[in-house]
Amino acid sequence: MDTDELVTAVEDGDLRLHELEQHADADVATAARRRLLADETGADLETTGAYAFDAAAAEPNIENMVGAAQVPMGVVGPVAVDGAAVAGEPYLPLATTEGALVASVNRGCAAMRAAAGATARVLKNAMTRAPVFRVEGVAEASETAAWVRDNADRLAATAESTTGHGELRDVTPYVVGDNVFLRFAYDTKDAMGMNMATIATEAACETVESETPANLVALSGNLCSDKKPAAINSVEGRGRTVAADVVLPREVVEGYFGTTPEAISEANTRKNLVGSAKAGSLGFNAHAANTVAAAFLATGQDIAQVVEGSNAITTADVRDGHLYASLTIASLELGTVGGGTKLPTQREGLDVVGVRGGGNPPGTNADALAEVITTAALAGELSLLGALASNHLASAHEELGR
Ligand SMILES: CC(C)(COP(=O)([O-])OP(=O)([O-])OC[C@H]1O[C@@H](n2cnc3c(N)ncnc32)[C@H](O)[C@@H]1OP(=O)([O-])[O-])[C@@H](O)C(=O)NCCC(=O)NCCSC(=O)C[C@@](C)(O)CC(=O)[O-]
Ligand SMILES: NC(=O)C1=CN([C@@H]2O[C@H](COP(=O)(O)OP(=O)(O)OC[C@H]3O[C@@H](n4cnc5c(N)ncnc54)[C@H](OP(=O)(O)O)[C@@H]3O)[C@@H](O)[C@H]2O)C=CC1
Repeated sequence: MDTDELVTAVEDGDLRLHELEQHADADVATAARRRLLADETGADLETTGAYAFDAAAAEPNIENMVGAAQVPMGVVGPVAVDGAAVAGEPYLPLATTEGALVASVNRGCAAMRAAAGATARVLKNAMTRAPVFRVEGVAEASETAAWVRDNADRLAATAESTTGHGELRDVTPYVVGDNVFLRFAYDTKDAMGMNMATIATEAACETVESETPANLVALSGNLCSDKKPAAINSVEGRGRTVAADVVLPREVVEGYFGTTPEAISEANTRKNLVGSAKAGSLGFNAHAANTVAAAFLATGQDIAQVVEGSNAITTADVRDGHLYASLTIASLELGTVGGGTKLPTQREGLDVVGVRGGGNPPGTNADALAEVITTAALAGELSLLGALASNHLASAHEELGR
């Protein structure tokens, strides 16, 4: 069917809006849906329809497609980082609508280059899924938890039978009355791993149900915890736990930020540590989520997981007159295969960093991306702290952000 025929079929009630791809190719279906939506709402969707990839490429990623939301993309770098996985000094694309953000992260990167560069390491790699089971009471809960602890190898064999890449690293039981939660943690290599972990955990749950009194209620019991602020992710980590640090000589701090190591350290303590504690925040940082969100958009990550990407602590101390600063992100959930990383624009973003697809060995591309994003987020922390310490935040946003 062509666009006109599809539109008529929907208007006559012969087709539902989400059924168009069954009768036309994806671009034609998208155009027909866009016209129907424009007629219904009066919205002009011309720009929404001006996307530069085949709609078929996005079929695994979107339903009821009407076009694409185009977000401006900038670039920061080179990011000077000595990582365990990253090669060279890559650029990092950032997609955002917040004026001054790219300039700010770029300033931090320039300061790092003027120093000896930053260092970054992935400390832990564990994507989690935590199903909840019903039991009769605490006796059965205890029995189930003990069985799980004694049979971790068997659960790993079952879970890993569903994937060629994932490895079950840990299963931790948590009991609340007649509820048993099992927090499965996987090394998902270069995949962010939520589909992989969910499929593997479903298989393991069948074994738990057949060998214990527990009955599965929900494959995700929120102790995972995905896409919600949660202390467990801040403490135990989820996805990749990554740390980056840098020493900026006094003259670099003064030259790039117009302030001193002492002033940045004081701003960090009073704002990021004391202020966050008073606010009851899980994030003891200034704006790590800014860099994480912009990098996630540019490289095809699941943007809702920026929630976990904000679980980060910034430190800043004066050492021998120079500034030592670090950023540790507890739960950075990302991949270089699967999900949105397959989309054409996002693949180009991964190419800029040099980490598209599976790494050799598997997991190293996602490790490298995690090291680069965390280092860039530290650069953003330093730049914003510098702007606050020198009282330049408002003027910067007046100049670049309005
Ligand atoms: C805006 C700047 C960078 C100016 O800072 P400046 O020192 O006047 O800039 P400059 O012209 O002297 O250049 C210094 C470096 O900045 C970069 N730079 C400079 N301009 C550009 C540009 N146009 N495009 C790309 N890069 C730029 C560039 O790297 C350059 O070095 P070079 O490479 O030339 O050697 C500075 O004032 C700044 O960083 N301010 C802070 C702004 C900021 O961090 N905003 C973050 C968002 S705030 C928010 O969303 C969260 C918040 C604040 O609510 C969280 C909280 O509660 O704290
Ligand atoms: N299901 C859920 O509950 C949730 C799903 N999501 C969505 O899940 C998607 C991400 O899930 P994810 O599992 O990462 O992606 P995919 O479902 O796209 O699966 C990725 C697959 O790629 C294969 N693969 C090939 N090379 C590699 C490699 N080097 N390293 C790792 N895997 C490799 C693996 O197959 P194999 O396993 O066969 O080896 C892996 O399972 C996103 O779209 C996200 O939005 C988000 C949150 C929750």
